[in-house]
Amino acid sequence: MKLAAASIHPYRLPLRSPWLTAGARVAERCGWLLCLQDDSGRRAYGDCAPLPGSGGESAPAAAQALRSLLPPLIGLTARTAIERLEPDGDCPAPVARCAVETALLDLLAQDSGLPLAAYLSGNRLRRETCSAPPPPVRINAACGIVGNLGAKDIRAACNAGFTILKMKVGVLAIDDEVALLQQIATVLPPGCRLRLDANRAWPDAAATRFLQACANLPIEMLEEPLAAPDIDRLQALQDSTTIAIAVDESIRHLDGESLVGRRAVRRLVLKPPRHGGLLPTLALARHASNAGVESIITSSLDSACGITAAAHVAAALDNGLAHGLATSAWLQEDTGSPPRTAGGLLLLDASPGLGFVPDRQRRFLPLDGLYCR
Ligand SMILES: O=C(O)CCC(=O)C1=CC=C[C@@H](O)[C@@H]1C(=O)O
Ligand SMILES: [Mg+2]
Repeated sequence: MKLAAASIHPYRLPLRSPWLTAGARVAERCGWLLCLQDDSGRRAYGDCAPLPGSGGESAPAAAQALRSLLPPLIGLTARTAIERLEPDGDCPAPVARCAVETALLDLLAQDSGLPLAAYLSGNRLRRETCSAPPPPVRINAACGIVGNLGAKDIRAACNAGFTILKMKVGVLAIDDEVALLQQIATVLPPGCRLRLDANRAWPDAAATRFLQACANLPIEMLEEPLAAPDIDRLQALQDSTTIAIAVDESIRHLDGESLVGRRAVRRLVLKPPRHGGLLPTLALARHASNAGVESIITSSLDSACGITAAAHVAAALDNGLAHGLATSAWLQEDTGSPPRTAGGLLLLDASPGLGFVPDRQRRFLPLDGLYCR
């Protein structure tokens, strides 16, 4: 089966309310839905939506990369096309590469009759079990900034089945946020814990002070505490606490080999578009796991297409941790239906490939000049 056509479809999706962090405010997600079609008429999809500050390329650079990546693929098999994509290390446009790789993997998995997670797992899943749905993916609630949360929100998330509640810190003064976290802890049911993300808000001394002040709170992980992280500083902080320290957006500025080799932090937060695709993300997560470092697969506030792709990576990894994939409810509109969630789990179905279907009501028009046949 050869690639017969490629088209990209711009979208603009408003959020229900702005997504706030220590350094950013996101009110809408803009990107392109990529559709590849093979000569049997089979369609496959990928999501391309750069998020400023998240470690990928700018939107114009992503559009330019799609423009140059797609035309040479026409006429190739998906297998040859995926081999021709540049390896992640030399990739100046990881978000665009991720979209193209996702659509090619969607075709390859459809071709083999396997859900994408099973296809990505390779020999780990026996063939006769592959028509089963991928394993459920544990997910954390995406609660927003700590200053906006009341007891009602915490109870609602826990009643919905989430046992890990992720919230943003580093927005207000440290003492105020610690006081809010202490209040939250009083309404948190047993078995539920907090996951915090400071998005590089604090100088080293402030991060240390925050961790000391939170020592008795049920916090399972703190992402990106340091404004100027390097491996020594991260390691010193990790050694000072029982809470798992994680790196997210700073990972591309650090030497990954020594970060993982020295186990400077206990966790990596991996966003497939930043790492150039599903395969490089899975390879990085497996490499880290072999070295004793855990990985959390996380949304970049992606549309349903990107969330579905990241969920297949999390299902293929199957590490039992809660992944950061519960962001779809923040979007007021979407490119299609995101995977079903229930009881703190994300449930992929058994259909072959990615299993993403674009919303029929939304008119996805090909953008002039970015349609090739
Ligand atoms: O991890 C989650 O549960 C939700 C995703 C999330 O927190 C983020 C998505 C995109 C950009 C960031 O603001 C943020 C993060 O830093 O992890
Ligand atoms: Mg983060």
